[in-house]
Amino acid sequence: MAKRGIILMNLGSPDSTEVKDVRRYLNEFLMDGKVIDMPFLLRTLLVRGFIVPLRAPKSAEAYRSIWWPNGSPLIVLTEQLQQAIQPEFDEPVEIAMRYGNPTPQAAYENLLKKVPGLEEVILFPLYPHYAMSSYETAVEYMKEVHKKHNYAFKLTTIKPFYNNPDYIQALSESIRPYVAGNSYDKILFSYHGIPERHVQKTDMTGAHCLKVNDCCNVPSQAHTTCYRHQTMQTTKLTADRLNLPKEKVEQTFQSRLGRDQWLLPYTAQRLLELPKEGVKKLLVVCPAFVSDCLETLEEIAMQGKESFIEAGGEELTLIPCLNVDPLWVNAAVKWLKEYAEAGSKEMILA
Ligand SMILES: C=CC1=C(C)c2cc3[nH]c(cc4nc(cc5[nH]c(cc1n2)c(C)c5CCC(=O)O)C(CCC(=O)O)=C4C)c(C)c3C=C
Ligand SMILES: [Fe+2]
Repeated sequence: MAKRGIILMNLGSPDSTEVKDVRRYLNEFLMDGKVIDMPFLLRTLLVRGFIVPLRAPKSAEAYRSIWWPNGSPLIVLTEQLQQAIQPEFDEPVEIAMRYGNPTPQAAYENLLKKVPGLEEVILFPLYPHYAMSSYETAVEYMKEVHKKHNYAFKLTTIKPFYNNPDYIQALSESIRPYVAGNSYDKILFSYHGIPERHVQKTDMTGAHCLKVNDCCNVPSQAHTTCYRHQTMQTTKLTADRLNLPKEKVEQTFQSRLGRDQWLLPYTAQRLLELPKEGVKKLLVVCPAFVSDCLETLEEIAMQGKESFIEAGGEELTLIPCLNVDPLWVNAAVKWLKEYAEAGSKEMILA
């Protein structure tokens, strides 16, 4: 049996809610060329000169409103996932964050200490969908660190799982109690947004995404890396499994930064419009995240709720992310075991 280790990878959070820590985190995050995709000098000027100085104090305040006694919800929930998965494996399970701590290098080094003669690391990016600014940067960064340190072990990666039946089942069952009884007017599937430009950049055909009419519903190889297609599939498969009435389901994109055209429709805009369309009781689920974080707990459950109520809505209920939901933990364990036992190429990205 190969000597293996597992790394669960998430986005990361600042070390604390102090402005200096938030500033450091935002600088690392937004200086990533797969997030702000501009030439280095222009990016440095914009990020270090404008965006971060303006954003860090506001962002720190937002983090203070959701911070838990034991730290950032995103980190704590990723640690809890690790603790739920570890008992199912002889192999050690570590966590790594793309930005901030614990770093990828620390995760690799921990595995090397725990497994003498380490032969393989299975990387599990905790993103259901492929985006240049989430899944791709996580995987590429892990490869970069692996190469830089000349590690002898092999690195294999779990693919995005946006349409995997185990994931769809876990997501659907987490939503089911909220839709049972039919006492809601609408359910919003709100995904983290990305610039439209990013969708076109990751289109390997160069001719499909946002170019072909109704592109996400026209079969294409481009869909293996298309965030918009993958999020639409998650919504469709989940809504179908739950038998949700079509008129009660809507998909939106949240967390826009800057003035570029991002994927439409914007969650913030729809939260203001929906009450005028008669939607008073709203459910919001955020399937782009497997762990609750600033974007769910603050942007939706606090800011979003306030806008919706001010616009005439009565009730906004945030459906929690999968976090350590038993069906989700079982799915993650099943995939990792399938790979570890059978070396199933189905599950991995070569
Ligand atoms: C689905 C995963 C994510 C994608 C895609 C993504 C793209 C993306 N994000 C920003 C800018 C920011 N995002 C921030 C927070 C944040 N983003 C994700 C996930 C994705 N981002 C998560 C899970 C979080 C929360 C982290 C936490 O600690 O809880 C932030 C920081 C907070 C703030 O100041 O608003 C920024 C900035 C861009 C520009 C982008 C795509 C280009
Ligand atoms: Fe983000």
